[in-house]
Amino acid sequence: MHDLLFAMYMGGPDSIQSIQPFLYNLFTDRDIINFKIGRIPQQWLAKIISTKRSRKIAPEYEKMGGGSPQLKYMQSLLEKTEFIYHEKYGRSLDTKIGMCYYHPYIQDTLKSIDPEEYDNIYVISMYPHYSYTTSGACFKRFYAYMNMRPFERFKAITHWHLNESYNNCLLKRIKSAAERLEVDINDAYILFSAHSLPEYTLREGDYYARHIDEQIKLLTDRLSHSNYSLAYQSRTGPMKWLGPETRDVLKNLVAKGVDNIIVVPISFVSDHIETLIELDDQYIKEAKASGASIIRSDSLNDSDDFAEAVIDIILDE
Ligand SMILES: C=CC1=C(C)c2cc3[nH]c(cc4nc(cc5[nH]c(cc1n2)c(C)c5CCC(=O)O)C(CCC(=O)O)=C4C)c(C)c3C=C
Ligand SMILES: [Fe+2]
Repeated sequence: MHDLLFAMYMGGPDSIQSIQPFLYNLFTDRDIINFKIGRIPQQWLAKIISTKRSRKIAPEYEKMGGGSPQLKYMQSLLEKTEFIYHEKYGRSLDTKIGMCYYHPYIQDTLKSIDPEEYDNIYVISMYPHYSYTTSGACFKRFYAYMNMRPFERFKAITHWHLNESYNNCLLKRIKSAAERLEVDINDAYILFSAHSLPEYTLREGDYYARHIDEQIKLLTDRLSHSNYSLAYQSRTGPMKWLGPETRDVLKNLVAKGVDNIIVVPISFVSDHIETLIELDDQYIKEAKASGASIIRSDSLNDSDDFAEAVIDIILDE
């Protein structure tokens, strides 16, 4: 009567000193970003970029308390998931975390797991949409480990953007943002903001943009809402990325006189630099300076309803 949930994600720096090694790991991974210059030159470039960028973004991580809140949210969410799973099904659930670019690394956590201890093993990426740059990079590490020490059986959950319980959590946050704006949801403009990807990933057939579109259709159908658009944030570097950019779209909306805007971060489940700093502290603050009412819908973080949704996601057939 003992199950395991192994949850994978990006990972984030846990101190100011760890920003550079985190960024180095990220920029050397040719799945998340491929500079198309060969492996060794990419490592060399990653050293330069990570050193320069870590200095630039250190003040932003300082503002968040000196590190990323990502791991803490994930730990707290999964503790709740263990509790609810036991309450609901009378089975115990162990949860373990493995990250791509910072501790605890996927390979290290996997070493600590004895698959024989478990009846059911669920392996999930905490990115709701599938992209080979994100969930793909997590599962690549998982399967690389499996080649050496295979688990006999496990269930892989690679994407879950259309899961009903998860989308109910988002709908609740969007409606409560409208309440905070003190407008009817039908009178609000919804700007979905997704993390951008380099355009070449689309040409290579990546699913991400399609998954984002599918989820936005589901959410706006459920809200019977037609006053919305999608923009992309967090591009890094000079290559072509998916657009339009969230910052520009917000500015243009406000310039056109659109008011009561709800910004919905669609590709993240918890708060971190992209929501707390880039959206709240930069783009929304800038756009609000003109007097428009703009609000961000809350992230799911370690909320009880999201912990319930995680169980629904792993048990979904
Ligand atoms: C360089 C290429 C990057 C791609 C492609 C990319 C895709 C991508 N990322 C997320 C989610 C997160 N990204 C986060 C931080 C972050 N991402 C990149 C680069 C790429 N991301 C960098 C360099 C950084 C560090 C911050 C910065 O320098 O701007 C995070 C937060 C990490 C943390 O601090 O907790 C998340 C989460 C998605 C969903 C995605 C594409 C689907
Ligand atoms: Fe990112």
